[in-house]
Amino acid sequence: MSHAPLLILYVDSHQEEYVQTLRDWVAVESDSSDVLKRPDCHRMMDMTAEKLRAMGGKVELVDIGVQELPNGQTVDLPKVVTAQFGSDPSKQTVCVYGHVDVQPAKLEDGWATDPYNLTDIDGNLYGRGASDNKAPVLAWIHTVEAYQALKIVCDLPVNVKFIIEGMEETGSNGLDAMIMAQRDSFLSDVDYILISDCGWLSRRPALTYGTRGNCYFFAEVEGPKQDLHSGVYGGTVIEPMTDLIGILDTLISPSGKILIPGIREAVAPLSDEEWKMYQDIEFDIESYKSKIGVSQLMYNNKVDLLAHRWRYPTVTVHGIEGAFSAPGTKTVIPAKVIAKFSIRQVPNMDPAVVKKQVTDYLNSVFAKRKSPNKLKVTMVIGAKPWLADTKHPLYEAGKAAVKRVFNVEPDLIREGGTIPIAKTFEDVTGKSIIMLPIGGFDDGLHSQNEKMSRYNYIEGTKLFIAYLHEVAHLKKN
Ligand SMILES: CC(C)C[C@H](NC(=O)CN)C(=O)O
Repeated sequence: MSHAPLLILYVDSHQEEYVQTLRDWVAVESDSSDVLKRPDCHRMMDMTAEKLRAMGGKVELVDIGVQELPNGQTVDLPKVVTAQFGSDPSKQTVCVYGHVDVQPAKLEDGWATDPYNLTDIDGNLYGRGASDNKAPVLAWIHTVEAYQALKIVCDLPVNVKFIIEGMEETGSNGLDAMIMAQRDSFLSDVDYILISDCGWLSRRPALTYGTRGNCYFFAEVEGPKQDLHSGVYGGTVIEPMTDLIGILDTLISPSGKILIPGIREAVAPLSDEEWKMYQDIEFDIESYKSKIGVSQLMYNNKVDLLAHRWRYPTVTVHGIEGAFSAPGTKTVIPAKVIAKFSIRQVPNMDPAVVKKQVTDYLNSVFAKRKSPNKLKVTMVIGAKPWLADTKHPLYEAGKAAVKRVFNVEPDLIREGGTIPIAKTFEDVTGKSIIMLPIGGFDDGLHSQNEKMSRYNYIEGTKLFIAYLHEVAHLKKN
């Protein structure tokens, strides 16, 4: 890659501009889970399209329909941005997928800085969505910009397409249908799919070859027709919250064993090869504990810990809507409470089967309580897990690019989180995916004080530049 020094110089000399663009993007509160923020999500998609258009891309904002809300109303889904740079049939064509919506964030959640004002502290860029997934999307865009700027000496080595969405954080609503609809058009000439929506395991760069899926449930228990005074009515009514907590407590044991019949039986067994891979990864349990501020974990050895983070299912209770949660001491009996919990599922689990297993189980547990209250269980996200073959040439290209930029061998890792569209991409197009993370291990995704380090943002852009060069040299199918 004889033009590498020029490209590196270009990236280094444009880093202030890159940070400013990230600041502009983080300033948009594109929280896809809050319908009141939907105008911001639409604006975010327009800004993304505008950026790609200004670079001369062939850009479309694809209408993917509406979202049905629990109250029966509908709201427009953010349009999906597609873009294309280059259409040379002699070159490989890659499709970069990413998202520009974010998880909710409020200063009062415990952020040290305004989550929507990107703040640089000691080389870390704090802001909601900085790492998940705005900076990685921008790093891919800067990659194309850098090649365009140096076109006279080094043309874009592959054709690059983008699919950028605005509903990933709520399960990629509407995207499956769009991918299917575009299979024989926009996606027809795509050779490989590249995703950078995850992070490293440590300070060592990584290539990701698996993600868990996510089955997200609402369990609603409804009792009296309105909230009640617990002094006046407590002891006489069967409380919805007590019922709800009771059934939630039957999902998983204190030691992390999932108690829903059929779930554990479906999980693909850990192979010797996998065990060996996990064993060979450098991972410090003590620094993991101190990073998240806990004194004890579910498992004390590296292999069990990594396996339960990446390739075994888990249940998490996220919250209870309708519960009293403000500061203070309101003595209320909530009339209706809705628990939100999800199951991160793995090969060979199937979301449709999980839905039935969970619904049947909770209904049977609830029936035993002989409560007059009503239970309603719904699955609102059913995203599948994804697993790649690390022997695929895409991973060899990834190793070469990491070596070139960081001068180390990457970790080969799985991700405990979910990229809902990954499996669909693969199933619909028949093309292979690589996940090429640039997020740091301590970026605080979905949490307070999310950040992207300047180092990862800038060196990550260089990694993508090197990666496209490597992909260009793969044998064309
Ligand atoms: C289905 C989930 C909401 C998807 C979400 N994805 C990511 O965070 C990836 N950036 C997750 O919680 O895993």
